[in-house]
Amino acid sequence: MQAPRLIASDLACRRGDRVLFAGLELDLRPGDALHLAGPNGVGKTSLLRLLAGLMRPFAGSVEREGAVGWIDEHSALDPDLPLGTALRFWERVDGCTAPDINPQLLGVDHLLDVPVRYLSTGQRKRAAFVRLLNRHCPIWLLDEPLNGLDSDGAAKIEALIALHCGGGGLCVVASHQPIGIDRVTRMELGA
Ligand SMILES: Nc1ncnc2c1ncn2[C@@H]1O[C@H](COP(=O)(O)OP(=O)(O)OP(=O)(O)O)[C@@H](O)[C@H]1O
Repeated sequence: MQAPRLIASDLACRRGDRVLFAGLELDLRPGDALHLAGPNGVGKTSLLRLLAGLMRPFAGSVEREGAVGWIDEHSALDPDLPLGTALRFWERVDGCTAPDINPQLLGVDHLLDVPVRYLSTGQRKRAAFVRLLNRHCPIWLLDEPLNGLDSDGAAKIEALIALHCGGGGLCVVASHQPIGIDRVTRMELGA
């Protein structure tokens, strides 16, 4: 895996006529896990989008080394396809020549023949992680990754984040829930 780096310098975000934050500094390296916390509307998702390069900063800059894997409430899996086919579609688009993540790891192996539209919220979230893992991106940007998951699912995702960072990846997680892993730094937006 390419050694990732994510640097935000004097970063400001404006949405509509409101500046959500300004002067934000980050310097994330391999192994770093950052938990973004803060009240609704403070700008956690906006910051993730800035870090991913999906939005332009109002001021300041973002430097990124390494490909980004993104998880939010949209799984991007075709609702009309059986899960296995939907996952294979993304393997081709993502250029996964040898996908090595067994859906069993996320507990969705028994659902491969089920159309994505029939999956529950938590099952979709688990399936989205199968795709994320197969991409082997060094930078994970996760927006509320534990939403909709039962305690087993949440524990699995926390373990995967810890493994990812332990293996030299980096991860930024926006979440209202605590992230139960060692060595996570918490940043409270709007504090
Ligand atoms: N396209 C947009 N145009 C104008 N304002 C926007 C736009 N998108 C988001 N906002 C506003 O930006 C603010 C921050 O939104 P954001 O989704 O980043 O917050 P958040 O901290 O992730 O919130 P939550 O905890 O509810 O998920 C909100 O007030 C939201 O209404």
